[in-house]
Amino acid sequence: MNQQATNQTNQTNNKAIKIGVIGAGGRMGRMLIEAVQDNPQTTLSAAIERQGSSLVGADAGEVAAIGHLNVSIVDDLVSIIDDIDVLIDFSLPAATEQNMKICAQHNVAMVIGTTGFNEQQEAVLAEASKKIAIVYAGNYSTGVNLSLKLLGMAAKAFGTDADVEIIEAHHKHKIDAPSGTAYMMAEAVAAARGQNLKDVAVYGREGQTGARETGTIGIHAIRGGEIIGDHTVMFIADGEVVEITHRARARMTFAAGAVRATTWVIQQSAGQYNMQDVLGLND
Ligand SMILES: NC(=O)C1=CN([C@@H]2O[C@H](COP(=O)(O)OP(=O)(O)OC[C@H]3O[C@@H](n4cnc5c(N)ncnc54)[C@H](OP(=O)(O)O)[C@@H]3O)[C@@H](O)[C@H]2O)C=CC1
Ligand SMILES: O=C(O)C1=N[C@H](C(=O)O)C[C@H](O)C1
Repeated sequence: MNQQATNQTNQTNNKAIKIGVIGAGGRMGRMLIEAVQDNPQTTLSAAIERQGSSLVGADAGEVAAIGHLNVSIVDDLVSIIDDIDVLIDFSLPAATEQNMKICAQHNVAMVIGTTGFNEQQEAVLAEASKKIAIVYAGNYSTGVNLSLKLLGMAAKAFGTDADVEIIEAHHKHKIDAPSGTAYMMAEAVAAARGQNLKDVAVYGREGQTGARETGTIGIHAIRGGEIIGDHTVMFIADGEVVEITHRARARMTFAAGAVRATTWVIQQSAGQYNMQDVLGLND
């Protein structure tokens, strides 16, 4: 290997990017810790849980079942903020809201996977993005982000000749509905048809609904068992139906995508980005 190639390999394999993981004991937090350690460019420098969590003081690697990492879980982001380059946050909207403010103050980039933001939390995201680079996505899998492009194509081709219905299914522990992914899919269809999602979304149906209005987008949420995350978008036209389906088979898919996003976001200037930007699907 020549010197230039050696330098390049060292640059990308030296685990130089220091990562903090919020919600370290959660379903995604544990996966993220493993994914950070698996990525040749990143290393876990801090792990944070909520105040009062029984996991505070425990070793993050042991909590994630990947062996001792010598990183104790703490309950205060500010206490470790100077030790990290990027914060990954898959927790709760109210927690992420505070974390965005702290990261903006301390100039630390973020990768956010938390779903279920309200309008105020979206405003905090927009404000923080003026100071730091943030990747914010309701889904970090390559397949879902590719599907968003396919949905835009289908929506453009059919226009409002096809009725669009979105069905998502998740585990019984999920606390927000519809999923962030279902919203992104609905947004992709609405944008391709020149619509504002707020004007055309119909969430579930019950009672004397009247006939279906042309151009609306139906969105339906199923909850049960341990389903990791399934999404189907139906384009129901006269004489034919197209269905675009994505099924997540492992949470590691989301975690590895989020860690990939950390290696990208660290090179960006302040702004709000999504996983399609990371994957180069918007180029
Ligand atoms: N964008 C994507 O690709 C994906 C996004 N998600 C989203 O990620 C989020 C988390 O999902 P999941 O891991 O299943 O949920 P969990 O409930 O398993 O994990 C959330 C974790 O955050 C912790 N937490 C709560 N408040 C704070 C706080 N103030 N500071 C630090 N940690 C805190 C919780 O602690 P405790 O339990 O003790 O309260 C818990 O450990 C959800 O919004 C989900 O929709 C999930 C998968 C993929
Ligand atoms: O809560 C989950 O589990 C998931 N949440 C994300 C969402 O709301 O779309 C992504 C994935 O489907 C799993």
